[in-house]
Amino acid sequence: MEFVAAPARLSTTDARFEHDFAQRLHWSADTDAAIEQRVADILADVQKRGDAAVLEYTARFDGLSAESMGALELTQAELKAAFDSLPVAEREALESAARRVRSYHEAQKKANGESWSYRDEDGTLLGQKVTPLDRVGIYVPGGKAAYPSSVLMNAIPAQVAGVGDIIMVVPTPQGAKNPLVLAAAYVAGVHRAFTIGGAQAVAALAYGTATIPKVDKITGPGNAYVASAKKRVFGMVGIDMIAGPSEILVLADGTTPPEWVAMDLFSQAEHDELAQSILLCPDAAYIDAVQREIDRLLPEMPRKAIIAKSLSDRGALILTKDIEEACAISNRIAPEHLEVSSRDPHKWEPLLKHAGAIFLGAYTSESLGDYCAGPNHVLPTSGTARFSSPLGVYDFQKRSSLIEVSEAGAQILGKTAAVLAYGEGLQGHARAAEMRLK
Ligand SMILES: NC(=O)c1ccc[n+]([C@@H]2O[C@H](COP(=O)([O-])OP(=O)(O)OC[C@H]3O[C@@H](n4cnc5c(N)ncnc54)[C@H](O)[C@@H]3O)[C@@H](O)[C@H]2O)c1
Ligand SMILES: N[C@H](CO)Cc1c[nH]c[nH+]1
Ligand SMILES: [Zn+2]
Repeated sequence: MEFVAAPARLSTTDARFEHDFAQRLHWSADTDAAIEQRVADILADVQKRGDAAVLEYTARFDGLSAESMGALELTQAELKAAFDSLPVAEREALESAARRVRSYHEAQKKANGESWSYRDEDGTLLGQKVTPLDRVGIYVPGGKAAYPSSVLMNAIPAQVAGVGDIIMVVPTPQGAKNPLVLAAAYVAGVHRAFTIGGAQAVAALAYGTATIPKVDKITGPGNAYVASAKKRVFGMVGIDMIAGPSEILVLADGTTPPEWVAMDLFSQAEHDELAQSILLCPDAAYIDAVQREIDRLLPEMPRKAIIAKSLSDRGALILTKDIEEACAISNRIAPEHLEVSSRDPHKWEPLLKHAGAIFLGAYTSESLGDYCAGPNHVLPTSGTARFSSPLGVYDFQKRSSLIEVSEAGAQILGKTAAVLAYGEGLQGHARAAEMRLK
């Protein structure tokens, strides 16, 4: 079967640009509503029937039947055995990636993940106490591909933060366990792991079942079902962000070999038919060259069916007036990954405000960030990079304010508080402050 990848060709000088651009960014309302309804039903069912419902959905959606939830738990011995069984090259790659991800997150913790305090002149102490979460659920996707890298990206920052209990869920279609995923769980120090996925796994972690412990927060990426389920359980548990189908935006000045850019667009399109790959460039001839490379390279891609659908349904090659305009459009999209494929990336970087991760220069392929550069690959999608950040140590911590008022401090603060409390009509507050005045 022949596949065709035909991303939309748009130009900002075209009168229809705003309309066509909005169409590309928009999710199909029908797809959205169908997913939302199905997810709502699954969540309600798991809340009501617990393990029995999770077992049923796991059989239906992942083709994995089991007698009991206990049978879907991976033991620590199994995780270690998977690690021991890996070929040396895979073991070393896993350990090397884990080391880099750990170093990055340790630096992040040092920079903004420690408790702090200061004292006023009268001895009053003010500060913030940072504590790790007790128990988190990490979602590792596994429907259309296996993601050992996502095990590292979730579990390592949780470990660095000091989370007591890390529960991993990972769908395992047809029960085929991926040894790299199991080995990554061993390397990253996951405490318990279950081979379940989708909305049913998110529900099990959020509500708790007889077998799956209820967690305080759920992190990790996933498809549209997972993203919708996380959104719906927020409030019952914490969530990190909306990390849905992958996205890449390449902002090119036309100096990078076009086949590099074509393959970078493929790299995110191959995740999911709903993934989105966009090129912004002021050079029409270069855009033509990238399309030629897309046509040339597609037939050799094992996941060409997914790539072709993703690029044709959601992809775009956009001609801009200049790079400044490309930066402005990129800010409107707020992509998960933004590659600045230019000879002069530092000239443009100050103009870029909204993106999950920014990759500077032609040698920084997004895929290096996916696996081993060090920063987290769990990133906000669908424009949520306007207000969300990459997964980090801070997602596995919380903060409590610390206040210790000295006797001298109480004399000053007590008067201020009492005036404001009387102003609010709250006598109890005012008098509690006044009783401490000399
Ligand atoms: N944003 C990020 O940081 C990031 C990182 C890695 C991966 N991703 C994305 O994660 C996603 C992984 O998707 P995936 O599908 O491979 O794995 P997944 O684990 O997210 O989803 C698989 C699960 O989806 C559920 N599902 C599938 N079809 C369903 C249906 N018709 N009805 C109900 N439930 C259904 C099943 O329960 C199945 O277990 C991709 O979209 C990828 O782009 C994002
Ligand atoms: N690009 C994904 C985040 O959108 C992460 C990933 C894992 N493996 C390959 N890619
Ligand atoms: Zn990727």
